[in-house]
Amino acid sequence: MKKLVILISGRGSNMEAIVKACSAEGWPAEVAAVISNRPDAGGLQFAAERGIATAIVDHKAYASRDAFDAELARVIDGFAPDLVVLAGFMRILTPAFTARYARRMLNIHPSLLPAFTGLHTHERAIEMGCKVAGVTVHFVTAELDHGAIVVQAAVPVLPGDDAKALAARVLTAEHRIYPQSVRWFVEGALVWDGEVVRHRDGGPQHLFLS
Ligand SMILES: Nc1nc2c(c(=O)[nH]1)N[C@@H](CN(C=O)c1ccc(C(=O)N[C@@H](CCC(=O)O)C(=O)O)cc1)CN2
Ligand SMILES: NCC(=O)N[C@@H]1O[C@H](COP(=O)([O-])[O-])[C@@H](O)[C@H]1O
Repeated sequence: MKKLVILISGRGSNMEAIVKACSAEGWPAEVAAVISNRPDAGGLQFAAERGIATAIVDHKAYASRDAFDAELARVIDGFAPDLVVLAGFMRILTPAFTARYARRMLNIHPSLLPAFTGLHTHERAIEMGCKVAGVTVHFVTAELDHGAIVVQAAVPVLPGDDAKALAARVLTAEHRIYPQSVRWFVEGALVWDGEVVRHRDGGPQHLFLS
């Protein structure tokens, strides 16, 4: 049984989706812990109510990113995960941290990378008049939102959409592709071709959702 540690900063709906997926019969992974950089993260209660270990490493309690990341890594390593899963985790991680979990740390980003790295992706997509938006699951590297792409899902931007409406539509896609991405990893289905990742069977690594 492979072990996951999930990092959150807020409500944790993607963490919830992964926890629920892992509870299904025959799933090859378990969530060993949910860790948040924010003490008020709503997802902590969901995890604790299901008997999942939780921890808080409050970034505001550390004088530097390096100090925060060092403590975060210490807490993570206490659970010896096979995979670290960023799920709405809102801190930029240092190169030393991303190197420590190289090729075993995933993130979900609410845009079709490489478009719209960073924050406020839905607002920016609407401002640009995009007709399609979406979400990307990728490996985490030192360069923000530039790691190898695992899977993407595209959704339409509808007339009259505001950022809230688009975010809700994209979130539905997130909850589909993140558990699938995690399962592919723990099953060893992701193979590297240099810096590019592919599914070993050439399975679909994209979804179009209306
Ligand atoms: N080194 C990396 N760190 C992180 C990555 C990554 O690919 N490489 N992915 C992000 C997730 N993310 C977008 O998907 C993201 C998260 C946070 C930020 C950001 O600007 N954070 C600010 C604080 C914002 C806040 O607290 O609300 C900061 O850290 O100063 C950008 C992108 C996770 N980390
Ligand atoms: N840059 C990272 C980022 O913006 N992540 C986004 O935060 C939301 C978290 O929701 P959740 O806490 O309900 O999973 C999700 O939409 C995720 O894509």
